[in-house]
Amino acid sequence: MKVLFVTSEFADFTKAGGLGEVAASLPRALKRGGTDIRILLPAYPEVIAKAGTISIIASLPGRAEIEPCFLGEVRTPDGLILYLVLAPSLYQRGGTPYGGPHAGDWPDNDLRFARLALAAAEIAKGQCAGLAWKPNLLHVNDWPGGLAPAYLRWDGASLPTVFTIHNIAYQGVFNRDRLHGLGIPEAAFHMHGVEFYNRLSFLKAGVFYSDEVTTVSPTYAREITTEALGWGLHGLMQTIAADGRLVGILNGLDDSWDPSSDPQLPDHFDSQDLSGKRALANLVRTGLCLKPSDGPLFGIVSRLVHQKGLDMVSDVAEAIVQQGGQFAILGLGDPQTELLLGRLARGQHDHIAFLNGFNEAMARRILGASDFCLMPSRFEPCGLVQMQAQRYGALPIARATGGLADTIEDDATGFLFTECSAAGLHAACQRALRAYGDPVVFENMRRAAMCRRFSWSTAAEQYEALYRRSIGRPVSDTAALQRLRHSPSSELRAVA
Ligand SMILES: Nc1ncnc2c1ncn2[C@@H]1O[C@H](COP(=O)(O)OP(=O)(O)O[C@H]2O[C@H](CO)[C@@H](O)[C@H](O)[C@H]2O)[C@@H](O)[C@H]1O
Repeated sequence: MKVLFVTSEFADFTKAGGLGEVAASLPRALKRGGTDIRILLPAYPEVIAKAGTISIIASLPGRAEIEPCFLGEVRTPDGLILYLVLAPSLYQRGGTPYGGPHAGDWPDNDLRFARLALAAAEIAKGQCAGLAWKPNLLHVNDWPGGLAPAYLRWDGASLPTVFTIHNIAYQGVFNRDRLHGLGIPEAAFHMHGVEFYNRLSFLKAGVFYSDEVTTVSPTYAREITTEALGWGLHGLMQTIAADGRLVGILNGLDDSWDPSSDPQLPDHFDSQDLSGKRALANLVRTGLCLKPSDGPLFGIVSRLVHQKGLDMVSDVAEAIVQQGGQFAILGLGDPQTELLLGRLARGQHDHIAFLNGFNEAMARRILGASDFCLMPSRFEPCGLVQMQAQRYGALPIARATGGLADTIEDDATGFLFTECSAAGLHAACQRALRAYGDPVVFENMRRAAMCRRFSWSTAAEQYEALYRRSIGRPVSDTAALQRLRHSPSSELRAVA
């Protein structure tokens, strides 16, 4: 099987959150299982800086306002092949993959990611001058790649496509006047196409024109069919689910998350010997200028966005500090949340530390040092931090939503709460504090959490089965073609 995996983040070189980690782990697990998988990624400056020698292997055609560009190839030290879209006018900028260092999203993100998607479609069609390799399936992740399955269909290609939703709240929605600039056929601006409330949606395009849609946990696969969590796309999700083409495949945890050998931890430990964890907790407390304490340490490692519910933490933190708790918070994101957490930490600087930024080693140390990890997410497609936390012996206190509900066993490896409010979080924290007060109960829970395994191999096997099913299906039976039968005739002619 030959698969092109399209992503806007890849943790070896650049990441803004969980997608980057999935893109670095899942293809490796699939490769170990025998899939010839290659990654397509924009050549941001940090990618060029870290990738080593890049060979220019092909040229990519443009379309409408999307300029032609070159395709580069690099290999990671463990042999993974990456194709890089070399378009300096679009990607050679500081900041995150999506925006400048201090501002919001780049205003030309439509063009930046249409360029990525078009590159994917051209490689998939096997019409990339200079590139001998051609995939037999396209696996696209999140809205930045969303136009890839659409360009393929509009160009009459029938290659199977899988689209994975990591977070349906981010949709890549742009003004309809961008239609022509992006080379989108007028007829596709339709309810059965790319149109979304009179604007154009990259995520909807990805979902609509793909054969299979996956998301990152079984519970989230159900939640996105509801009005409450479908972000306006619940109708389409219901249709796809009814067709049996929406599936939730739980993410895994990378093997590097092992507290007995993690090179980023100064002290090591395992479920049988926790002395290293206690030493690490003292070190982290000292490093963060927290007062020495025998009380529980609550860790938070998060993007600071509304989704993550950290405003609720600020409502309960004082009460927990009164009960002997301390907080170590690491994160970066919305200025309002950063301000809120900064104020909280300043008011209780002996007991609450807030590091406003992101650093992988610090994330691992905080989770390794903590007794609990707070994740009061309003919604959570899968969540990786609760898996990392369990492995490192920090019991998650989390909302029973999405992947959190699928990966935490309430009262066994963590504490789940349903009510989305500070009161709900407070009640779960009180349960956690009661468990902490009983060393036998607490140590048993901690051991159970550390012994859980979230394997990427299991996820890879499910993706592989899905790929096989898509590749084996007759062209006339593809989901995208069936959906197009209900769409404007010019589009149907294009694929017929
Ligand atoms: N500012 C930052 N910069 C870089 N890395 C940071 C960061 N803040 C946190 N991280 C790291 O990124 C990961 C966060 O992953 P999550 O899955 O918890 O959330 P995210 O919402 O980003 O991902 C979305 O995609 C993933 C992957 O499918 C889903 O698990 C999740 O539910 C969904 O919201 C953690 O490993 C964390 O250490």
